[in-house]
Amino acid sequence: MTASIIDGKAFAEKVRAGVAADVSALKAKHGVTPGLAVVIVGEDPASQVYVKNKVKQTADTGMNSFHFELPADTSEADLLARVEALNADPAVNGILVQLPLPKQIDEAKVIAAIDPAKDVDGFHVVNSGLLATGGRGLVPCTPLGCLLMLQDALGDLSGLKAVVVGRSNIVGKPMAQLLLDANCTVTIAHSRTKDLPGEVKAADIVVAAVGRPEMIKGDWIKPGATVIDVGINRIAAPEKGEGKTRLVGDVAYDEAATVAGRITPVPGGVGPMTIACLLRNTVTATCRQHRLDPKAI
Ligand SMILES: Nc1nc2c(c(=O)[nH]1)N[C@@H](CN(C=O)c1ccc(C(=O)N[C@@H](CCC(=O)O)C(=O)O)cc1)CN2
Ligand SMILES: [Mg+2]
Repeated sequence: MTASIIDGKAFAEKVRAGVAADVSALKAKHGVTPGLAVVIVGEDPASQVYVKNKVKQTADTGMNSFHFELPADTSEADLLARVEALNADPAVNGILVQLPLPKQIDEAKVIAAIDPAKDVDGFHVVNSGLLATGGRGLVPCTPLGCLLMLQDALGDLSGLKAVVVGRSNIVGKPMAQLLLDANCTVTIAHSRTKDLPGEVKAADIVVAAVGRPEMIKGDWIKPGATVIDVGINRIAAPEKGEGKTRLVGDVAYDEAATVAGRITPVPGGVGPMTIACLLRNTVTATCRQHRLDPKAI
């Protein structure tokens, strides 16, 4: 079997086109322009690329894009003051603080300071609590992107067995919750799971979010399963020349693609959907702040 490729780049383009149409309707019918503020602290090169893409795509969909670049030695108090100012600014409907933050800053404190109604990352405990209890909050972008790709590829997910490998607060746990809400039978596996290959082998849907390069092997995958690879790992690529690197996921792609029914590539799978869902969440947050139904703009 050769798996068909789930093209996250093409799907993200469709999501962004939908966002742009909603933004245009919000402006024309309601005089509302959504605004997203993105804050980056320090100069981590990967974070700078992600933030640049977020800022550009926000503007490209017709929203107001506010970009704050703070020095690496910014104090926690200064960052919290910036967040408070954005919470109070009516032109800002969504706030995102790029992670990771420098060591002197407590990420949990910063996330807790964001107004949950503007928390377009969906990381605030109010939003994770709402997700866990079936309420209407803002959902973390990476798991939301994975769910949209799964529903697009498979339709109704009811009754399917899903394994989520990884238990982080920002991917693994919310992903498991979304799959449960979609009526899957869900297992959360992790580094201490006794028979990880066996757990993966039982699943119709595998979501890999462990952060370990190519850890999930092809012979762990059930034939025909759908594999969503959240991992983005840069590894040495001596075959490309000295000092060169390449990106790989958490799944051994070449092996898995001979067994799976469908698979996301790295790059070009989950990553682009993360940013598209951030834009979607910003429209959702804006609508709710203006008491508009996002489904009927
Ligand atoms: N506040 C947040 N911080 C972080 C998040 C987040 O959702 N909110 N997620 C990641 C980083 N991230 C977005 O911020 C992100 C990572 C990767 C991609 C992406 O499109 N990756 C490309 C490959 C990029 C490359 O060549 O290096 C792909 O997979 O095709 C988008 C967004 C951590 N921080
Ligand atoms: Mg820190």
